[in-house]
Order: sequence, then structure tokens, then C-alpha cells
Amino acid sequence: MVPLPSSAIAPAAAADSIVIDARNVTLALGQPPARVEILRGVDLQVRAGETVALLGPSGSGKSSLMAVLAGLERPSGGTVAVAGEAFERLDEDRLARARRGRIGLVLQAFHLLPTMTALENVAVPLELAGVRDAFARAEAELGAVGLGHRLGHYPAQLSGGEQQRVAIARALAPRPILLFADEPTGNLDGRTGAAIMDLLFNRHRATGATLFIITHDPGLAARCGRIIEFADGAIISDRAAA
Ligand SMILES: Nc1ncnc2c1ncn2[C@@H]1O[C@H](COP(=O)(O)OP(=O)(O)OP(=O)(O)O)[C@@H](O)[C@H]1O
Repeated sequence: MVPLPSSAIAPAAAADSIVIDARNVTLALGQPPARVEILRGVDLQVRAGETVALLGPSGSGKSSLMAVLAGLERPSGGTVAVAGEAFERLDEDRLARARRGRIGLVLQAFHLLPTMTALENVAVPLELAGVRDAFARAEAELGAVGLGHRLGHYPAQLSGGEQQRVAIARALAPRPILLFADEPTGNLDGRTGAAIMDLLFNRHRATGATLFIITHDPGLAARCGRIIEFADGAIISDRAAA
């Protein structure tokens, strides 16, 4: 494979800049009569370095909003820009390139590749993004999440909490400016979940990445600087945490 130049990895966004700029975003999926209005005119601006919790009932559209903001789903209407890059102007290839290195994702199910070791799970996407020192960087990132002694383990040989640590290392290794986490502790027991959240906030402080977390946990939301409540496809409140 021909490595891409390392400029394929986006630089960190300047402090104080708008990282997420969503305007009047709508999303409707399915065909009539089963068509569902999932997002109903969402306006949202998030600044670099913010920590945002998105709370809301099951089915209110939180994951769908995240998918649109992360460029994984095209909205039916409205616009989304991340770090000034307007998604609607990009074809699929350019959108994938814009996401790569800029946006990290941590999901409830860890989505590690079972045939790759922890180290390979982190290093291979970096290699694909053209990072020259992919394995060294992956090793450092796994060390930072406390897994320096598990590099050669396969996902099946790791606990749930350890697998989530690998997923966090994988998401942060490209040094994204924006990290989305969709119920990242949903599959973990309380104590492990709390340790994973400590880790996410520590890594946020270390890297300056903007953190956008979907959660059902008000305690976790209270750790974020900003709490957005969502219901029926729309923002119903948006406030600084107490
Ligand atoms: N591809 C699709 N086609 C039709 N409807 C969909 C599709 N994907 C999601 N939905 C519907 O959109 C609504 C919002 O789903 P979404 O997963 O975004 O909610 P959520 O708030 O993240 O829920 P949860 O907290 O349970 O994960 C749900 O009613 C869901 O059934």
C-alpha cells in the first residue's frame, strides 16, 4: 500500500473555533407509509475543547444525530460542517477523507476486529490513514489507556473494559479534534464504566479533543461542561452543567 502523506491527518482545531456547526438538520428515513421523521430541525454549534453530553429518551434520535454529525449519515435537510468542512459539498470519498483523522468514534459495542491483536486494531487504521509510525504510535496510545501489557492479545482474550480501552485508543490514535462516544459504558459494569469514563476525560484533557457523549447517565452528563437534552428529534434544552 502506498502511504498517504501525513498531512492526511488533520491538525487540531484552533481553540475557540467552532468544531460542529449544524443548521436546521432534518432526517427522515424509510418509505411512506413507514417513513419516520427522526430529526426535526436541529441547530447546534460546539466549540473546540467542549465536553457535551446528549441526554434523551430511547428512540428520541440521539444516535441518528451523532451519525449525521459524524458524517456517517447524510441528513435529509440542513447543513453540517465539522471544523469548517461542509459535509454536503463532499462526495463519499472526500467525506471519508474529511472524517478520517478528524473524527473518532467510540460505540457501546466495541467493534474490534477479532482476528487482529489489540496493537493491530489500533495500528492498522493508522497505517491506512498514511501514518508512518503507526505501530509506535499505536503502542504509545495503548500504553496511555493502561494496556501496554496487552498489545498481543486478541479481543476474545480481553475483558469488556479492556476492549473498550482498545476502542478508545483506536479512536484517539489519529488525534481527532472531535470524539463521539455513544453510550460507551453501556456494556460495562458500574465500576468498569466509571473507570472508562475517567479515562475518556483524562484523554480529553491530554489531547484537547472535543468530547460529545450520548448517555442515559445523569451523573456522567454532570461531568460534562454542557448538557443537551433531546426529545422527539429536537433539542429541548441546552445548558452549561451546574
Ligand atoms: N434506518 C432506519 N429506518 C427507519 N427508522 C429508523 C432507522 N434508524 C433509526 N430509526 C428510528 O429512528 C428513531 C431514533 O433512533 P435512534 O437510534 O437515533 O434513537 P436513540 O435516541 O439513539 O435511542 P437509544 O437511546 O435507544 O439508542 C427510532 O424510532 C428508530 O426506530
